[in-house]
Amino acid sequence: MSDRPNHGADGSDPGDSGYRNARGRQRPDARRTSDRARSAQAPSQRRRTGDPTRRIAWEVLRDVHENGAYANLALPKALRHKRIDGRDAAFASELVYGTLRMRGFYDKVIEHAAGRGAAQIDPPVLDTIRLGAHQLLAMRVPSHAAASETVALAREVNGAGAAGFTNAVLRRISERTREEWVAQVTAGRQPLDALAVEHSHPEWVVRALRGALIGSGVADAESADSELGRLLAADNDPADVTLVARPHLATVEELVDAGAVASTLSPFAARLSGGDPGAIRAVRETRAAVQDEGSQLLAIALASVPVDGDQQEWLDLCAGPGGKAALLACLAAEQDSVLFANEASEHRTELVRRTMDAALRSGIEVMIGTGDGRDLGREEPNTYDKVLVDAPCTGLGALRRRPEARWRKTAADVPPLATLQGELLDSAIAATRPGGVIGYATCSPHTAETAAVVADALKRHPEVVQEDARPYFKDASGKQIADLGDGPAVQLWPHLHDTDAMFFALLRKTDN
Ligand SMILES: C[S@@+](CC[C@H](N)C(=O)[O-])C[C@H]1O[C@@H](n2cnc3c(N)ncnc32)[C@H](O)[C@@H]1O
Repeated sequence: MSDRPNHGADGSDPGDSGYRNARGRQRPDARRTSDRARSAQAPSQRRRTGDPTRRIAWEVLRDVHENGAYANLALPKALRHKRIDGRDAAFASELVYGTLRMRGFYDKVIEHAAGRGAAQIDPPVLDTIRLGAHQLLAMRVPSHAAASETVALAREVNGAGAAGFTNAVLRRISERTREEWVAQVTAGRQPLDALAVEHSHPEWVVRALRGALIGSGVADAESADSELGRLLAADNDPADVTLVARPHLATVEELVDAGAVASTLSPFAARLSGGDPGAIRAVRETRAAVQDEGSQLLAIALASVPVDGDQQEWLDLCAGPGGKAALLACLAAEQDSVLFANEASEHRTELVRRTMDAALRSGIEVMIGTGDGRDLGREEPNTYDKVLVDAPCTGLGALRRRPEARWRKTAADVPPLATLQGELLDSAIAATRPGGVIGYATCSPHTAETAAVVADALKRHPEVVQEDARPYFKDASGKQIADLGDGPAVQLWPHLHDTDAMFFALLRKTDN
């Protein structure tokens, strides 16, 4: 007998309906209609107390919205604390991550259904209704279960009055399909605003992404909106967990034996479609790690750029928490070279040390230090053969992995970051010896953080030339990766490469 909480409404076995991942948005309409009818006819069968899994999801949403918690840290902690795993944990993850991603769209639906602005709804109640909206519009939870379980949750966490309001709003939401709601809440909007609402992104982000698609050369003015639609949809598609087998410390085969599938993109990558990466021995021992393939590809690219001279010194200027530094250190060792991993924050330097544990134990030479990267060029001029500037950025390229991130950044964050990025790049150029190369990277495709930072640096530094980075981006079979843009920089995209939208520019310092 299972002691799992029942995610259905009426004590029946929820079967597939309560648990399956939300990607099945095309739930048959006939079933929805009968669910609705049952819900309307049998209110007395509703649960009086909330299901513990939904309650955890609600508590995590509150933590994210009230305290600025990160869902990908808060949820696993809450699940561990309540000893929830397996299908229940998957259900809670879908609820939390899906609701956070689609919050912008759901708020428009809720405003319509409630007849008042989302800002006028008490935030704890709004979070409850958002969870209900996600179950109704994106998960394969029967409508009656979605509504009555959410109302039971509202009764428990928000009180009886709020439960009545929640019931009324969810009932109205359940009267339309997702597609009908999209048509309703986008009607009369300008095209970009409509895309922003439908795909639940802030409008400034949608504009920035459109500019980046055109700027990188993968779209023109005519194709931009359809390309943008695909990109925004990819941001809402939960990404597989990608692992890196750090060269000489682990192998892809070892990860495959542990249940992952070898990737065709990065030669060191394997993908996990479910389960806890921390359960894999190589990951626990830091011989392997969770790392997006875009990050892997750019570290591999920088390592493979030819630079004259043996026993080189490489620098990772902004290394914390150390994912790219660990890969670079292993690849540097192959070339009889050493890496210095620098990081501004003490705490993140400690994370770099932990990330490097297996590399250091295996005898790979790495130096790790704490300092402001902007000072390093002055302190160690003309020193390094290769320098990576993986600059602090808005992270707009990793929205699919950070469900709440899109709601946290604002357009006002961009200019100060661009200034810092330029200063770090200046310092990296100063720290590079003539003949050496600099890789400038961001996990944002925003052109103010990417091409504009590089263009400004090229104006300030006549001693630097930009080289075509594309030839260094090869897949696991050694073939040139497609759709890298017009060059000379590389822009990766979730909807084209199934990576985060990483940017990489390659600069070489000349003797001038
Ligand atoms: C995008 S993250 C780097 C990610 C890292 N390369 C990895 O792959 O794990 C940017 C890092 O730059 C650090 N940082 C911010 N300002 C810095 C500065 N002035 N000098 C050096 N590092 C800085 C941040 O603390 C953060 O750890």
